[in-house]
Order: sequence, then C-alpha cells, then structure tokens
Amino acid sequence: MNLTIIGSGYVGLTTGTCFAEMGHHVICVDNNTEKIRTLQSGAIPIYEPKLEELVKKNVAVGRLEFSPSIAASIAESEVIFIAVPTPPNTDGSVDLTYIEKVAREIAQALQPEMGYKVIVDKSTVPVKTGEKVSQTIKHYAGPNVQFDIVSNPEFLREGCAVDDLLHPDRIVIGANSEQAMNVIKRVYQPIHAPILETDVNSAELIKHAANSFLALKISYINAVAKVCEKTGADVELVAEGIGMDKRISRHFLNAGLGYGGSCFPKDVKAFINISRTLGIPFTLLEEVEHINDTQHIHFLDRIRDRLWVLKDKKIAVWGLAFKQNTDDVRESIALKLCEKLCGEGAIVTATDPKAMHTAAPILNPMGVKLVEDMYECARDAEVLVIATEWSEYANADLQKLAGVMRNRIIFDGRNILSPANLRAVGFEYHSVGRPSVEEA
Ligand SMILES: NC(=O)C1=CN([C@@H]2O[C@H](COP(=O)(O)OP(=O)(O)OC[C@H]3O[C@@H](n4cnc5c(N)ncnc54)[C@H](O)[C@@H]3O)[C@@H](O)[C@H]2O)C=CC1
Ligand SMILES: O=C(O)[C@H]1O[C@H](OP(=O)(O)OP(=O)(O)OC[C@H]2O[C@@H](n3ccc(=O)[nH]c3=O)[C@H](O)[C@@H]2O)[C@H](O)[C@@H](O)[C@@H]1O
Repeated sequence: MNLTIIGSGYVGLTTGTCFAEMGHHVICVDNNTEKIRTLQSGAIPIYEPKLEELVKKNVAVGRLEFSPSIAASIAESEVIFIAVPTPPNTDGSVDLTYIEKVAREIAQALQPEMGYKVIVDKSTVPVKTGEKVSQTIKHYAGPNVQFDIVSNPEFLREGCAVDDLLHPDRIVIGANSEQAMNVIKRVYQPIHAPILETDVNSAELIKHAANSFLALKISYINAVAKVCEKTGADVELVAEGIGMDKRISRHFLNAGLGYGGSCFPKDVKAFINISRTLGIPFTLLEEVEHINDTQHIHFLDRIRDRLWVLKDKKIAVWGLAFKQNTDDVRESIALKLCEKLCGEGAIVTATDPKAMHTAAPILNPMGVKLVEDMYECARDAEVLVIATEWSEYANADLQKLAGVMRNRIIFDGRNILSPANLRAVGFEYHSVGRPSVEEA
C-alpha cells in the first residue's frame, strides 16, 4: 500500500520505517526541511536502536522516501498518518495547533479525482479531536473529496521503538466506518498482534487512559518507596511481591526519580485537563502528578542531608536522557536535578552515553561540565548521582570508580546497582526505597 506519514520525528520516522519494513511504500514528510535534507542524505536525526539499519535498508529497496511536501505525497497515498507534536499549553491543555494546521494542509491538497483517502491520527490527542479534524478538512477542502478519519494511537516506547512497532501488545483502530477500518487493518495485516476495533472517541481515550495508568503505577511504587525508606523495608522486594500477582504485574513498578520524557508528563496533564473541562475532575491523577513532581526533590533533600551544604561540592551525574537507550532529554528528571544542584552552587559534572549533544544546549548555560568518559566524570566527586537507568552504569567497574572519586558515596536514583556489591567495595550507597549501605 502507498502511505504518507506527516511528521518525521520519533513516532513518524520509526512508524514510517516499520511500515516500509512490512512491505508498504512510505513517504515520510516533515516541514522541517533541514530534517528532510538530513534524512535524504542518509543520516538519522535521532538515536533509536535498530532504526538506522532499517531506514537504510528500506531506502535502498525504494520503499522509503522523504519529502518536505504534503501535497505531492498524499496525491499518491491511500492512507495519510498524522504524527506531529501535541505539546502542552501552560494550563495543561493540549496545543492542537500542529494538528489543525496539518488538517488544513491536507484539505487544501485533497482533490476529488484522488479518490477515497483514510486520514489517520497517530499523535496523542484529546478525545473528540477526530471530530474536529474531520470538520476542519470538510471546511477547507473543495467539494466531493472523499475521506474518513481514523484514530490509531501509538504505544511505542523510545529506546525500543522498532521492536514495539513490529511486535506490539495490541493495535487499536478507532474508525466510524467499516471501509476505513478495513483499510487500516490491511496496513497492519503483516503484524501478528491482536487488533482492538473501536469508535474514534474510544481509541483517542484509550491512549490517554493507558499512559496515565502507567504513570499511576510509577507514582504508586514511588509513594510505596517513601514508606519503605521510613521503615527499613526494601521496595524492590515489595514490587516483586505485588508484581507476582498477574492482575498487577511487575512491569512499570520500578521506583526511582519519577517519570520524565515527552509523553507521560504531558499526557497526565492533558487527561487531568480534559476531565476538568468535562466537569469531572480526575483528582487521582492530580496526586499521580504531585508525587512525580516531588520525587526528585525528595531525593535532592536526601543528598543535601548527607552533605549538609551543596555549595562548592563536586557532584557527578551519570545519565541525562529521560530513560536508557535514547538521546531524548525532553522533560528529563536528570536535567531537573542538574538544574537544582547548580542552583544551590554545587559544581556539577555530567555524562551520558548518547544524550550529550541534546543535553548540552540546556546544561552548558547552567555551568554543568560535560565529560564523555563516565569515570572521568566522577573524578574527585564527593557524590555520584545516577539519574538514568543505562546498562553501562548498572555494569560499572566499581573498583575503578572507587579509585577516582574523592568520597565513595553514591546516590542511585534508578536502583540499578546492587547494595551488596557496593558494600563489598566499601561504598556508602543510597538508593530509592531500599535500606542504605552506610559508610564502611
Ligand atoms: N515520542 C514517543 O515516544 C511517542 C509519541 N507519541 C505522540 O506522537 C506525537 C508526535 O510525537 P514525537 O514523534 O515524539 O514528536 P517529534 O517532535 O519528535 O516529531 C514531530 C515532527 O513533526 C514535524 N511537524 C510539525 N508540524 C508539521 C507540519 N505542519 N507538517 C509536517 N511536519 C510537521 C516536526 O518538524 C517534527 O519533526 C505526539 O502527539 C506524541 O504525544 C505517541 C507515542 C510515543
Ligand atoms: O506515549 C508515549 O509517548 C509513550 O510513553 C511511554 O514511553 P516512553 O516515554 O518512551 O518511555 P517509558 O519506558 O514508558 O518511560 C517513561 C518514564 O518513566 C520512567 N519509568 C518507567 C518505568 C518504571 O517502572 N519506572 C519509571 O520511573 C522512565 O525512567 C522514564 O522516565 C509509554 O511506555 C509508551 O507506551 C507510550 O507510547
């Protein structure tokens, strides 16, 4: 099938590439001409495991192309996916201006002789956005264009997006016409995954409800972690114990510094805002957000309690990306921690295996020194903070680390190190919701 993806960011580029890998002919469009030039030159603007090889392979066989032009691309495509940003406004509502602009651009490009088109929203949008997109296209398109709107929310995680796209837990297709539903089922025909067929409103709601529920699990375990810290219990054992119940599951019960990224923070905010607008305040989610907002502040309080004064103390931070296996630093808790440490006058050095270039424009003005090598970053540090769950840090050479640090003190905000191993090497070790290993 011929497909167009409008918006070639994390979702658009990875989705378009995986559609090409499934055998479709895909044009990825973006209005950022620099990004399109980069892609056309064979370079990939983001770090996402497995993506580069799939892009190269599918470009080489002629199934994947990049274009700055919506009009030229949709003329040839049976299905048009929208994957543009839906960032938060300051009041938590969703900024839908990107979606609205694309709807107008599609409308202006549609011609009756192009035949029936299915326009699919893949961006995360508030319930009832599909209706607005449909009205907008009808308003701006000429007479006799034939189209349907479908909601097909995306559940990929950054860092494992390709696997998530090719082996999803489920595919949700929200359509109000059988014809549109059948077209999108054909798009996904090569994928072996359960398909949930819904109406458009339900599909839109599924996405916000799913992300909010995952965020809720994280805040829940972080709240439990605080109780563990006060009582000497171990949150890892508690998570294992509750997660063994299949109704709960161990997934997304990792206590830490809280959730970051471009999605959970904004989507929880959006769902709170949508509910409030509907006159049914979702106070449970307000608490989820509050727990998340205060989680790294509580962690910082513990570092300050240990060092008394942070001013002039050298603190090394391992990890800047909002999670492992990505160079994305949007809403990264690690950056928030760096900002607060600098704000109190600490001398901060930081490192990350992939996100140095994305973090630099934010951290350089704060005075954070970025150091490529993780051990050099920790040299002479009084405290090492682990802020992202990279496997490099989980597998660190502790003897080597002990040799470079001024004090052997670690604050592990992602619980990736083993207290027993740290005790053996003579480290003082503090993590989230687990008993500390005190100074030897
Ligand atoms: N990043 C993620 O892991 C996931 C994101 N989502 C949702 O997908 C949507 C897109 O997110 P990302 O891919 O992360 O954003 P992104 O910012 O990485 O990519 C969006 C792209 O759209 C382009 N764009 C904006 N306006 C355009 C226009 N008028 N015409 C053509 N291109 C245009 C931008 O230049 C950019 O390249 C959001 O609604 C997000 O919530 C959903 C699931 C996962
Ligand atoms: O809508 C989206 O954009 C996506 O948001 C998340 O994916 P993503 O943000 O890429 O990454 P996650 O693995 O969910 O991690 C999000 C944040 O939660 C944190 N986290 C995750 C799991 C956990 O147990 N504990 C925890 O603190 C991570 O460190 C990270 O900061 C969802 O997992 C995807 O299903 C969804 O498609």
